[in-house]
Amino acid sequence: MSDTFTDWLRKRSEPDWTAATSHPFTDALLAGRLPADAMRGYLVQDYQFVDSFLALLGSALAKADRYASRLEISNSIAVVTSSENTYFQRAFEALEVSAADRKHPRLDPSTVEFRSLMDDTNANGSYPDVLAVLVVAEWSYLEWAMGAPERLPEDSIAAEWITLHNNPQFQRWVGWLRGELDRVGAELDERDQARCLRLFQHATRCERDFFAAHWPG
Ligand SMILES: Cc1ncc(C[n+]2csc(CCO)c2C)c(N)n1
Repeated sequence: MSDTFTDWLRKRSEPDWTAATSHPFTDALLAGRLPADAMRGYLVQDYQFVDSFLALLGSALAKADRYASRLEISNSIAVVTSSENTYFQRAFEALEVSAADRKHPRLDPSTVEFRSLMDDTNANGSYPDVLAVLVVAEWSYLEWAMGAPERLPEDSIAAEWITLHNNPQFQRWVGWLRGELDRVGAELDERDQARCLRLFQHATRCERDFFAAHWPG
């Protein structure tokens, strides 16, 4: 069977892709043995990531070439701003994150780099460019979360973070997103495909660095 555009992007992003989707951080999270300090630090930084991510979804919404695509993207925006947002608020309560760290934590270099990539792509990228960065952020999360054991961690903060990223609705969304990039990517000339690849590779490196920054091992 011939590879799709997103299969090609992923293969060309090794070894970072595999490092980002089977990281010691996610292995420990799935096994219920991630130290609370690591989870707290990670979620504090991730919350700062989510704002730029949401803006990037808005960029995809604006740049999409058809109404049906805008409907799919707006559905996903609703998820990020509802269930995902309430998760962070509950997790911050449970992990006793201070008001200052919820609002204006000192940003880790890995957060700064990922935000710059999303903000630059938002400002300057085409629809396929924006999709390339979104696909990495969503597909890589689906991939590690699909490795969940049957018995989830007893800690509800960990368990919920896993199910947010492997539930059937999320699987469907990632499938749609990949199919969308496969569709618009097939129309691109070689130069523009190479641009998507560079963004995909950069985003994959950012995912890997983000976990590494919060892994105490
Ligand atoms: C560093 C980092 N990369 C990707 C995600 C994944 N993610 C971001 S927002 C969202 C909801 C989209 O529907 C998902 C799955 C993350 N949380 N943190």
